Amino acid sequence: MSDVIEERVETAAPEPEAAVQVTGLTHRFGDHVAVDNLDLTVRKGASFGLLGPNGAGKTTTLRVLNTLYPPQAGSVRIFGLDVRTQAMAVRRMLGYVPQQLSIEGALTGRENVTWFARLFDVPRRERAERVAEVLAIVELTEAADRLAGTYSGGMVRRLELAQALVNRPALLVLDEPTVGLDPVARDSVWARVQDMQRRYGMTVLLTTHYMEEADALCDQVVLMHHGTLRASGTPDELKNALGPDASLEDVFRHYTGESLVSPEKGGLRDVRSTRRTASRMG
Ligand SMILES: Nc1ncnc2c1ncn2[C@@H]1O[C@H](COP(=O)(O)OP(=O)(O)OP(=O)(O)O)[C@@H](O)[C@H]1O
Repeated sequence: MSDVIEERVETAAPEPEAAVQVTGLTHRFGDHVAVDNLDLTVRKGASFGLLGPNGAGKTTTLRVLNTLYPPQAGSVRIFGLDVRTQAMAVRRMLGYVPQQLSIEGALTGRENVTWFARLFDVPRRERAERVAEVLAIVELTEAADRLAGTYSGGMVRRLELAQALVNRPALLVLDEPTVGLDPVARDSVWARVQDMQRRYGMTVLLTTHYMEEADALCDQVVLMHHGTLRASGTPDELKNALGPDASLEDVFRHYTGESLVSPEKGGLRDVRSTRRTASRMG
């Protein structure tokens, strides 16, 4: 009898709500299909990596998720909220670090983050404290009152993280967060993201070209190519399916027939332009 009751209780428990649920998402630019009937589920608290070469459709997907593009076909839910009909509520749940640099070099670090706090309606009386809190998390307290135009590339990226975190998002979306950074700056950005994830249980969704980064930091990855999903699983599942010594780079080559060029070796148009912008920022 008690078994029956236990079974009933289990059956009655609601499915845990996903952080991101994408079903049949298609996005076209004119005749070009950038995202083609994509299905994705990101569970709450996951560190989820969206991998793919230039033009795979990663940024377009992120832009639909963060409500910049309305979905043309299919559905996208963020913590159960529909991006089409509940866009404002979705935006309040999200922190977004775009691929292009998004800071104002003529303002100080603190002013940049304060501007975001105002955009996201952080209550006026809490603003200064919240801005100071996120600047401390990204270790920019000492540099906070310097012009952001004097920051190094790594500091700029950390400042952008602070901007994205100031509204305490449940979902942090990062488009190539460490591209163009040297390994030390990259590690520092990642340490900050992991710290935030531990402290606040955030879900993190990122795109990256760094295979070792995806391997080390993502507990779930999907590979996209020409707008479609080619493979998904944990990094270990994907590697083990190919063989004992396979790397994530091998997995990528296997499913797409292409190689993910490491930014250090060149070949990524956007990386170079990001770097040029970063060097202009100082
Ligand atoms: N605004 C746009 N107008 C027309 N075509 C676009 C637009 N944005 C993206 N595309 C095209 O859609 C496809 C997917 O682009 P997307 O930027 O989503 O790829 P990605 O995987 O993020 O690549 P990258 O790493 O270069 O950012 C590409 O072929 C791209 O040229």
